[in-house]
Amino acid sequence: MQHTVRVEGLTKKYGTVRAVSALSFTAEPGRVTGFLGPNGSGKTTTLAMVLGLARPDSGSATIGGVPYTALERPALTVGASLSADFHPAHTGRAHLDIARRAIGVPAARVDEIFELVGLSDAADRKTGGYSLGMRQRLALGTALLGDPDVVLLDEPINGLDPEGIRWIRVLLRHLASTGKTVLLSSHLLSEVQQTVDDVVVIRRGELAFAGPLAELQRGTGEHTVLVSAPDQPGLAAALEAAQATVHGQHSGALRVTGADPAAVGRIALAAGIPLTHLSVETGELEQSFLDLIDGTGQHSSAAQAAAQTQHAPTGGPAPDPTAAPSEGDHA
Ligand SMILES: Nc1ncnc2c1ncn2[C@@H]1O[C@H](COP(=O)(O)OP(=O)(O)OP(=O)(O)O)[C@@H](O)[C@H]1O
Repeated sequence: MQHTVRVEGLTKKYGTVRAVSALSFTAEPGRVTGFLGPNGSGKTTTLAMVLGLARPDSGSATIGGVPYTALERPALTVGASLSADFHPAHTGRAHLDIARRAIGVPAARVDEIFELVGLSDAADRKTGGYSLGMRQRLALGTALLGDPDVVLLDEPINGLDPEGIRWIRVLLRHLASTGKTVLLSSHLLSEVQQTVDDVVVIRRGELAFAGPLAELQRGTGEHTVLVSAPDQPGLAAALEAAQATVHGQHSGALRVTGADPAAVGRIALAAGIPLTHLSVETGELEQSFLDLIDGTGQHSSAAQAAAQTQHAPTGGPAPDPTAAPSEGDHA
């Protein structure tokens, strides 16, 4: 089943600290949503309220229209990881075995999960000897034990090496391609920008922006798309014929303005040119994000409207998430 995560007017104070303030956004099935904000901006508190672990002062958080605490089989509907801390004297296997008994999934699932998260060789080692990257993999595996429709992850990329980041990106994109709702928090846009479809940015507990990643770019003006193909001259000609402007190359990719990434993809498709790379130039997105979190961004007025936008599920096949998991971040 598909479930939208919906946060509406969520507010939570700790004493005089307003951790979360009138926050509204949705995370949609079939999409990876990045929940972004600096340290202390209220991300963990929000996820805790979605999971029924903290009680909002006002507002609501629902999963498929129902509060977490009212779900019939919560652990099989929502898989969550709020921390990568485990009892250091327990093996990874003992941890997963306890968790899978608690939620009532078969024992065979444990080895499947170790395989999925690339920890099969470390399954019988104590987690006290795991690197942070390995603990992140175990935390993700724990969240996926019940094959949930909704996956909520707090800073899952923190501590992963570049290979680990690539691996988790492929896995999360695969989960979304099967219709799951994936919501992950991060304090770094650069860490997740190649993984997410949508972004929700919060600043001091308040919504600063919600919408598709490409939308974040539009607020600061024209963006530059980086695109490459085996037939680079043919691609450049097709783009220019479609009134886009090609500004030479950067690291082997064409730099294109006058067309957003979707338009560039459509132009290439119409010209029968397969692409090997398509992205938005990093510096501009990062600046847009930094402007938002230091309060100088111009997106606030559009934020609520964007939060209401419904998005079509991402189409297209996903790469095999089990392919070549990294050993690089293992201890
Ligand atoms: N249990 C608590 N008691 C008191 N204050 C809290 C509690 N939990 C969070 N806060 C405060 O609420 C604010 C938001 O914290 P939260 O942990 O949700 O932010 P965050 O965006 O997840 O940050 P980080 O990435 O650093 O974990 C912070 O000012 C924090 O100090």
